[in-house]
Amino acid sequence: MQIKSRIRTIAHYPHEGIMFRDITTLLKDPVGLRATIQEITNRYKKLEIDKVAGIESRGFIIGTPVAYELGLGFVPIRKKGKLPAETRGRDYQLEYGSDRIEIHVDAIQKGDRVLLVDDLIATGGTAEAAAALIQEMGGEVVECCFVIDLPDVGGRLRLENQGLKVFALCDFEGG
Ligand SMILES: O=P(O)(O)OC[C@H]1O[C@H](OP(=O)(O)OP(=O)(O)O)[C@H](O)[C@@H]1O
Ligand SMILES: Nc1ncnc2[nH]cnc12
Repeated sequence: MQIKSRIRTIAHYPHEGIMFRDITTLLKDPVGLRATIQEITNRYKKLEIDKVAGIESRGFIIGTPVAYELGLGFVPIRKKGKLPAETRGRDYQLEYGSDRIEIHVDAIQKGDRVLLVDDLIATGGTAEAAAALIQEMGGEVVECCFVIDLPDVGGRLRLENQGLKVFALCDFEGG
């Protein structure tokens, strides 16, 4: 409850019918922020991981301190047109809209064991695209880690059906 109770829900944002799970209330709370990073770090510190990859933008907020605590480097997976060097990209559908994410081609080495981090999984489209990019570059996605799972939207199942492991600190029923 240290974590879930600190997440705020905004109804009908950014569109009618969406229950927006807002982590800013978790992040601004020192107990909540520390618990979030520590719970994730504790889960992965004994696993052999080479890199942490985070998805723009909320995945950067969670992924970077996790990488720091694990003593690892951080790889940003960014929205289109933001990375300066040579990239590889994928289009994907969101719960509301569509987008494209990109990664630097030199960010992942063949055989790298990568922890993929984001704040939330809804449809799983974003994480699926990010995991596919890592795998295309020869990386192994050890697990996809989220603060929030929205199980009714189906993203966890979608990733698991592709053989990916999924972990979330908390979930919210009803999307
Ligand atoms: O499971 P999905 O249906 O793909 O949705 C989850 C994604 O949507 C949100 O990001 P958003 O694209 O809104 O960007 P932001 O982090 O910059 O707000 C969230 O942070 C995840 O990355
Ligand atoms: N319901 C939701 N709340 C917060 N971020 C999201 N990203 C996709 N769906 C979301």
